[in-house]
Amino acid sequence: MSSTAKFTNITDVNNLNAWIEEARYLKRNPHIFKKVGAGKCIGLVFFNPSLRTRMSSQRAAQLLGMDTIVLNVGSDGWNLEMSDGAVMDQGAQEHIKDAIQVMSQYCDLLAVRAFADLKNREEDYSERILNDFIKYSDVPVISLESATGHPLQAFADMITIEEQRAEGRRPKVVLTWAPHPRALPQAVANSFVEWVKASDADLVITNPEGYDLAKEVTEGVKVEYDQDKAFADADFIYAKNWSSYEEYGKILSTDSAWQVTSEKMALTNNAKFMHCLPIRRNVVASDEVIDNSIVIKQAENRLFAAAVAFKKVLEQIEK
Ligand SMILES: NCCC[C@H](NC(=O)CCC(=O)O)C(=O)O
Ligand SMILES: NC(=O)OP(=O)(O)O
Repeated sequence: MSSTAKFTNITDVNNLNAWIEEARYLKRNPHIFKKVGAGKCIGLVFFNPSLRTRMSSQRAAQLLGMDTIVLNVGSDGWNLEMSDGAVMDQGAQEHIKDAIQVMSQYCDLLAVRAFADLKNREEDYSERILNDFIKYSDVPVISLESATGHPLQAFADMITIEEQRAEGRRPKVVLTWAPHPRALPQAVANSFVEWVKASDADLVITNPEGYDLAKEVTEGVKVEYDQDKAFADADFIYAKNWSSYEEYGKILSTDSAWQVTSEKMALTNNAKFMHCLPIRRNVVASDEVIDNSIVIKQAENRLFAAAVAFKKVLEQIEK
């Protein structure tokens, strides 16, 4: 029987401020929730590479007293067939619906990373793999970054902004597109926009024309095509590359004028620079910007974001 508890989207967060406060409380008292997950196990399933998500999720589980099992699908498991009704006489030895049901027998939570493949917009935005997990898992599902969202990253980013904002000033947060040599998903940018919208901040998105994110995501948010104008008076600059949503998966620009440099940062209100990492130095942002940024604090907060997200889901199954 599939579970209704999950953490895959901002809609799974009932009170963002309370979640942020709980994460900050855990940061001050890292061993306080040791009993919450005692005797439980989380399965971490990776279809794509990861450093932060992998390590912070395992450590977060330990902080809750939970055991972890990690599966790297590409290198450790059988090749998975994704299509329903397929005649499996080719390379794939196991169907994803069997694999998910089986994995969920061994765990109390099942977490999955499955990026967009950027070939077909409808397919990526239908979240096939994540929704298969939700459908076939007997236990609650957690997103470790899916085709269209990265909620654990966005939660860590909200904690970081709350810690770093000036007292008594509603922060101006700017999400800026930045150049990159490869086509990347919109997932991080989508979630960042959704979570900032749910928080107490002003948001401006700046990107070259042709790079607008999905309308459902950006609804109500100002999009400024002049990066210099967008940076004026900003308190936080959040850089991310994404490939085009409109001309889906395409690289329309690699214009280095969009790289975040110290000259660009000088246009802001002494803004703090943020990025989810990994970052291509001197492509997305200059060494100087990155070395004077809060990106390591963001990465640190991935731990507390993950622990609180796992705890909230565990609490729902106990009800
Ligand atoms: N989990 C954080 C970001 C993951 C991914 N970045 C990347 O694939 C970078 C790869 C590169 O730099 O070639 C993304 O943009 O969604
Ligand atoms: N930011 C982030 O999710 O990093 P990894 O891809 O290394 O997990």
